[in-house]
Amino acid sequence: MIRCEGLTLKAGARTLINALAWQANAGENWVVIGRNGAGKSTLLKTLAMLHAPDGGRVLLDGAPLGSFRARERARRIAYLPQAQHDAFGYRVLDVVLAARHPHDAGYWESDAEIERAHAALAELDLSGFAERDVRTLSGGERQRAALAALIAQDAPLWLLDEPSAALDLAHQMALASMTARARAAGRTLITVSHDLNLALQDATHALLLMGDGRWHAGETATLGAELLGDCLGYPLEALRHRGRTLYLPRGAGPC
Ligand SMILES: Nc1ncnc2c1ncn2[C@@H]1O[C@H](COP(=O)(O)OP(=O)(O)OP(=O)(O)O)[C@@H](O)[C@H]1O
Repeated sequence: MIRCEGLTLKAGARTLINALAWQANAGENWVVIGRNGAGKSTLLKTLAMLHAPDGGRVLLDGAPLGSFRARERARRIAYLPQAQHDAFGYRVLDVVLAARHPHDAGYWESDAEIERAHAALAELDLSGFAERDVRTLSGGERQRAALAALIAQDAPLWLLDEPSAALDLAHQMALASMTARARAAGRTLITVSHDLNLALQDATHALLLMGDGRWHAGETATLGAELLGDCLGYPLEALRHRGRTLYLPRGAGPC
């Protein structure tokens, strides 16, 4: 699906990621983990072709990312950035309909497209919000509108930059079910998250960025508290609970 060959990313003189040789396949859910500034968002932007690599290349379905026309790329890759910036007062429905443009040859949206956009809003618990000015939404509502747009785009590859950051607990759990369904349907998910236990709930694999160019990629079952703690700069302990491994900061507890 998406593959990095010797991908190197830098920020000024600093090497964020050195010679990344990695690929994510259909039906895999990758979580990207690392400290602030480790290069997670820069990697996601590079996979979305919004940032140029300092070395190496990215292949999508075997072809260089740059060889796809923009419309074709948008049919294959849906990218949810860390934050949304709304300069204009579009309706929430228009934000979701805009995500259908790669699929729609005409200028005006068909009834079927409008129906699909409403269905995506309903999936994100936003049915009553279609006519609202997007600038009036709360942070979590705006994030859910962006997730509705992502669903409507119907791309096989999802790049999600901290999708749960603004969501309340109930909507975090709804997001977890949504991503699990997407993976079960064969989509590829690559998610940046600081919420380790939520992200690992359905993740099949993890990509750890150590912040100095080093990286580790593998199945989540091979992760351990020591490696994760090294990556995050804080010692962790692993707890088994109802068949899951949970990671907690070591020593955390009531004072
Ligand atoms: N133009 C620039 N000049 C220098 N450093 C930059 C520039 N642009 C980005 N950086 C640095 O690149 C690093 C990687 O940024 P990135 O947004 O990818 O981090 P991240 O891992 O997503 O962090 P966070 O967890 O805080 O979101 C950061 O330290 C950032 O300050």
